[in-house]
Amino acid sequence: MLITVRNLVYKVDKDTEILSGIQFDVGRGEFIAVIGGSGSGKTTLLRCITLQEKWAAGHFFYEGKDIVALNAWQKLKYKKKWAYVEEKPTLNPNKSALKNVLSGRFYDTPWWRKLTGKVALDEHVMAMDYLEKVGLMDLSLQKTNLLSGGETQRVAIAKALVQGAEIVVADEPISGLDPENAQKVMMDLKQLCEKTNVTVICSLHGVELAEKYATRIWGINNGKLVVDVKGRRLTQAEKNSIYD
Ligand SMILES: Nc1ncnc2c1ncn2[C@@H]1O[C@H](COP(=O)(O)OP(=O)(O)OP(=O)(O)O)[C@@H](O)[C@H]1O
Repeated sequence: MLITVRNLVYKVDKDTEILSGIQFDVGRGEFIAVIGGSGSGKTTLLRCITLQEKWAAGHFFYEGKDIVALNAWQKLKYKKKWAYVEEKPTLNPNKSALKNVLSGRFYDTPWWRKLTGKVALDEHVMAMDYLEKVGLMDLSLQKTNLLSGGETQRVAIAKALVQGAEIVVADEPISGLDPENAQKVMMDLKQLCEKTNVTVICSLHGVELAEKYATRIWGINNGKLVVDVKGRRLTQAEKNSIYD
């Protein structure tokens, strides 16, 4: 199993529990959609999974190793394995899509290349490869301030992948996009799972796109994982338990 989470609890203060008793096992190549009403805890869950928030309790095993207990330095090694794509990704607006994607390699680039700005051929090829996977090869030299919201999302996803992430966690990647761009982003994420075996966990507001693209759906209500189904649509009772 790639990730195992047991009894995740997150609190903002000692009396206010935002997430409680969350447990799941996730394998490689799964495409998980996290759905729930406003304020149900979706963003908080994604931030906890990417270790951006301090857990009040719980265990997080990555390939069998409990990583919540590790110190910050030790956690760094694991944090590189996943990438967090924000709702409104921040890219460098004056640089091309390609340069933005390449910046995902920052931690693996030797200092002399950072200083000279020289890019290794294999990194260049890899970045182009990921831009192609998200359907943006033709826009690789376009400055990112000229890209649409959907294209910006897709550059951010390519950047996450070039960093070598094994898990891409995306917070509402299609909010604010028109339906056509929303479908494109969802299709890109689905293809990444199928072709590269990357695991995707992404939050969405509605059920329809989750059912159309994801291989698994998590429903969150009031900080609890109330639904966890694989490979099928939700029943009305399950929808009611998420959006009551
Ligand atoms: N730092 C904080 N202090 C107090 N309350 C918080 C804090 N962070 C989150 N919350 C509360 O936790 C709950 C879950 O918030 P979260 O942002 O995870 O929900 P969400 O499902 O992502 O909502 P939305 O769909 O509206 O973005 C909300 O009630 C929110 O007000």
